Amino acid sequence: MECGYYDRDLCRSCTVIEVPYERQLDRKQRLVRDLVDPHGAPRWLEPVASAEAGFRNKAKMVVAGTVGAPTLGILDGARGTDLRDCPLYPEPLTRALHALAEFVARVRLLPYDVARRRGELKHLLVTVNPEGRLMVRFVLRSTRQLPKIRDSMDLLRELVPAASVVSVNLQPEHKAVIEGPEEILLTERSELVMSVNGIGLRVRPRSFFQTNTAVTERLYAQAADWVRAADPASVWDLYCGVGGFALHVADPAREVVGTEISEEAVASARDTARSLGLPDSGPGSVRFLADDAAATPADLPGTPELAIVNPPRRGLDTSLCAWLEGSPVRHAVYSSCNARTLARDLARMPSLRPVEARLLDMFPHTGHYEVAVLLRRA
Ligand SMILES: C[S@@+](CC[C@H](N)C(=O)[O-])C[C@H]1O[C@@H](n2cnc3c(N)ncnc32)[C@H](O)[C@@H]1O
Repeated sequence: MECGYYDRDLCRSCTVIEVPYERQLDRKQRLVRDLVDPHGAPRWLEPVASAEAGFRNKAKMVVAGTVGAPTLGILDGARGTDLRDCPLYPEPLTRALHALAEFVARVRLLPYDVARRRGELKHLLVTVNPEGRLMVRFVLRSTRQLPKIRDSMDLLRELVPAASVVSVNLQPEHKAVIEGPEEILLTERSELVMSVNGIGLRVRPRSFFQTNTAVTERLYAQAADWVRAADPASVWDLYCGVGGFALHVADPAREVVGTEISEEAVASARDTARSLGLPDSGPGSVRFLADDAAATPADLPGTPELAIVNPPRRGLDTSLCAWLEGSPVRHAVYSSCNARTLARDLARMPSLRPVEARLLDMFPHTGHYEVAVLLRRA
């Protein structure tokens, strides 16, 4: 794919952009197969390819530059490089980034200067849904410039009419973590609805959501196919986020429980379940709990017939692997963004054998990917 920023050496985030896309996919497929096959040689389904451009639903822009002339993009040393026209973003997101830069300039928000540790506006985090509606988050160092944003909400609505949810996140620390724990909502709406296979997943500002909506649809559909074929009466979705997997496997004859560490993600998942009219107990129910995945087996009564796990890059806790290995769980769906920790966890659960697997390319032009594996008790 062509990228002017890469060609001018302004951005190197897409580390394999010069490799033709087919070859990128082959390489990822080979990498995940080499790591997973020693644990059971599953049948590999055709990899799910992504669009090569316009696939990212989220922009995490560092704000730099000066009052009246901000840059939105990355830092080159202490200087900002503007990447508003990054080809990975869909058109509504690009349009919003231009309008937001104008807003920042007109309201005279003070970009944060990393070298001098001065200034206020650190990041702009923008998420777009398939209908082009937006969640816009300003990450500020303190509340000092919050009134400026609050008082300019009419201008923001005029410049970015697609903004449904607007908030300010406070990150007082001078550190690499983009956002802080405090979020201040500036709109009545607190959730962006991400429609995935017709299910309107509610997403609040601080909840995780997969980066590539089109490939996420295929991921949830794949998991739903595997669950349908296994036909379990009970399912746990561990690390459930805003409930994408759990809500895709809801069935009148099944009880589904999702657990997740983030209270905010759990609140979003509950809102979606409510909006779909799903009960929270008994057959047909989908229930969500805030819990540490490693503690869930002790915190919930009974054992599910099927478990879905979708952990962060670090993989599953040793104790969760040990529990899954010794439990009567008959099937598991393991969705991973890191085949190395996936392989480590498979080695810890030798009774759960990979039977089918699929690479899903959420992150073209980088070494990242998602891989989903169906496990069956041997
Ligand atoms: C890769 S994301 C997957 C989210 C969700 N399954 C989805 O499809 O969007 C991993 C999730 O695990 C959550 N998480 C991190 N540590 C956790 C823990 N110890 N217990 C439960 N959830 C955790 C994160 O908040 C995040 O939502």
